Amino acid sequence: MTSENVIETDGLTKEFKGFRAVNNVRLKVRRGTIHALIGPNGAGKTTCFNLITKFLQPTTGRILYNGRDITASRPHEIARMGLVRSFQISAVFPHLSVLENVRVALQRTLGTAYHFWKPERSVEVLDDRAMDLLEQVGVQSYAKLPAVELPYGRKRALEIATTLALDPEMLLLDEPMAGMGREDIKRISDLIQRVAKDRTVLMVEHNLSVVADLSDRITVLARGEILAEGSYAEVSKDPAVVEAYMGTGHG
Ligand SMILES: Nc1ncnc2c1ncn2[C@@H]1O[C@H](COP(=O)(O)OP(=O)(O)OP(=O)(O)O)[C@@H](O)[C@H]1O
Repeated sequence: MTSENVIETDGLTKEFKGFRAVNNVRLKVRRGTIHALIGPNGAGKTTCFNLITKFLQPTTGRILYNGRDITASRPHEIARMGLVRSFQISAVFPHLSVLENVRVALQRTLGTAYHFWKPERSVEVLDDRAMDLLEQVGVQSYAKLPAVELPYGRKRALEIATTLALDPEMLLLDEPMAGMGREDIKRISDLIQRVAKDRTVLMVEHNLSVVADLSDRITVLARGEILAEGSYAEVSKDPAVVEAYMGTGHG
């Protein structure tokens, strides 16, 4: 393990009733990069992502985060260490306002001790910080709106704001562009690029043009194994990658 890598997996394997969905994966995610996990349908991307975010326990293998073995850790434990998954656990409270959603996320990071300290003034401080985060993701004009009324792309931006409230060192994004139109894709891409300036990002994403635009490094999985790794220009030229995508009619 070198400090160059935030995440390293070694021999990562997940079997479902004898079927190897992820097979002996040795993944390295370099600090400060946007790293994408791609591959044809059924390649094992989601399983791999769920292993790293600790939603699933590996059958064998190890996962290191900043050199620390997190193989047996729980999702909330790694979140506290700065490894935060967005879009699935950062559920938005639909009937709270956009601002309140971010305030709740900020309060969570402060713990209970905070409540004993000048409650009124601290709510203001929190609201200032929450507004900062809303501005960062471009939804400040929706601050008072119930989250449920946000347009879809803006809701995803809010989810990123609630994730940023936890001040993660590394963001794990599960298909950030799923279900989005072109305009939202552009907006969320810009946002990911901005928040990745001082963070590491690992994402599973099906939209290859987004992957090409955003990623510093790409790991291509096929049948549970790493098929290729490198920049988009490198992996997209790789004959094995082309064949794997063609074989599924995905390319
Ligand atoms: N809980 C499970 N039980 C049994 N098999 C599973 C389970 N989860 C995934 N699999 C199988 O493991 C393989 C990899 O699935 P996974 O969802 O990780 O692939 P993926 O690359 O994310 O695919 P997609 O692009 O279609 O989302 C598939 O064959 C899938 O059917």
